[in-house]
Amino acid sequence: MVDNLVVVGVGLIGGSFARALKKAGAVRRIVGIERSPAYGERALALGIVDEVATSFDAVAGADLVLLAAPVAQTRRILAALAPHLGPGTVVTDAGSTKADVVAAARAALGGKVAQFVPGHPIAGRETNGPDAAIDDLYIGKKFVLTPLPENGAAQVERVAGAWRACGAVIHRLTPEEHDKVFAAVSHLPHLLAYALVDDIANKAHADLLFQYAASGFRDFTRIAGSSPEMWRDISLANQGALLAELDAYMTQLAHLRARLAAGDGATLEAVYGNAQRARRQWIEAIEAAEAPQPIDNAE
Ligand SMILES: NC(=O)c1ccc[n+]([C@@H]2O[C@H](COP(=O)([O-])OP(=O)(O)OC[C@H]3O[C@@H](n4cnc5c(N)ncnc54)[C@H](O)[C@@H]3O)[C@@H](O)[C@H]2O)c1
Ligand SMILES: O=C(O)C(=O)C[C@]1(C(=O)O)C=C[C@@H](O)C=C1
Repeated sequence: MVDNLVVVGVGLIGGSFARALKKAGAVRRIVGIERSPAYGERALALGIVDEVATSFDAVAGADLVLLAAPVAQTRRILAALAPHLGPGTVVTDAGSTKADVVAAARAALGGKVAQFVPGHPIAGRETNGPDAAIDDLYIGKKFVLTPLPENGAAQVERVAGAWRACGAVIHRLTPEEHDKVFAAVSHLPHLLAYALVDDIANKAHADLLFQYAASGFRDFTRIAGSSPEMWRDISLANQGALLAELDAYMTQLAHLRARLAAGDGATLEAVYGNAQRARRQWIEAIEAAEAPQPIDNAE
């Protein structure tokens, strides 16, 4: 049970965390802190938060603080809240990158860094802001903890317990492992989707192309509807790992281009077949993992 929760950034991710905890009866009071006054008022009107605070005084006395703003905001938010951080408060985050967030926490919190437990919910969608927040976003989804050596077991458990109450299954990675994995399966796909839509939008006959684009294009590009600020921050924060994945992908594209130019149908079919098999196996595994589990989801 969280007594006093502060959510910094009450958009899709922070708002869904607040809604899920409220639905589970696992929180008593939620205070929101927002850069956008309109989003703060909206979160209050929607009942996502009980109060909107305009200063970080609200952090004093909180038992849990969730940072759910774009990752480039992490250092300035932590620096602003640090003077108000009492010893009983645990701060966590939902950022999509972890090595930069950990570095920002060390720089901003100094001797209080043990109170920061970094994490990342592996769930989301392409819509943003408080209106996008839903109470079942995290059910059956993974939450990756990347704890610091300084974190105490009780501090880590306070964060893990809150996410379990939202329905999430707890996993652990190091920040470096985390950033390499998500460069490949999240950050690269977003860059590719944005690149394709931008490329088509810039063509002279874009209107004609969009007129006939159908479900294949819609599925491939859904994530290009996501927040440009958030994805700018993620791309730059994970620049090294993202560049490595992009280079590997460009090698694959160059290979496929050469085989296509050569009219090598056998190789194209073999690559497509391998991808189809791998995707089917992944879908089966993910559906089994996300099915309602009768047993508890302890790490
Ligand atoms: N969208 C996803 O699918 C997804 C999934 C997992 C994690 N994340 C991570 O969660 C975080 C939030 O993403 P989101 O999808 O909820 O975005 P969002 O745009 O819906 O919400 C972010 C909120 O933070 C507010 N904000 C920005 N800077 C702030 C500041 N300095 N102080 C206070 N509030 C501030 C914005 O006004 C906005 O309401 C990001 O770090 C993102 O990387 C996103
Ligand atoms: O479903 C989506 O729209 C998402 O982009 C969710 C998604 C992902 O890439 O899978 C995006 C960013 C995250 O940090 C975690 C999840």
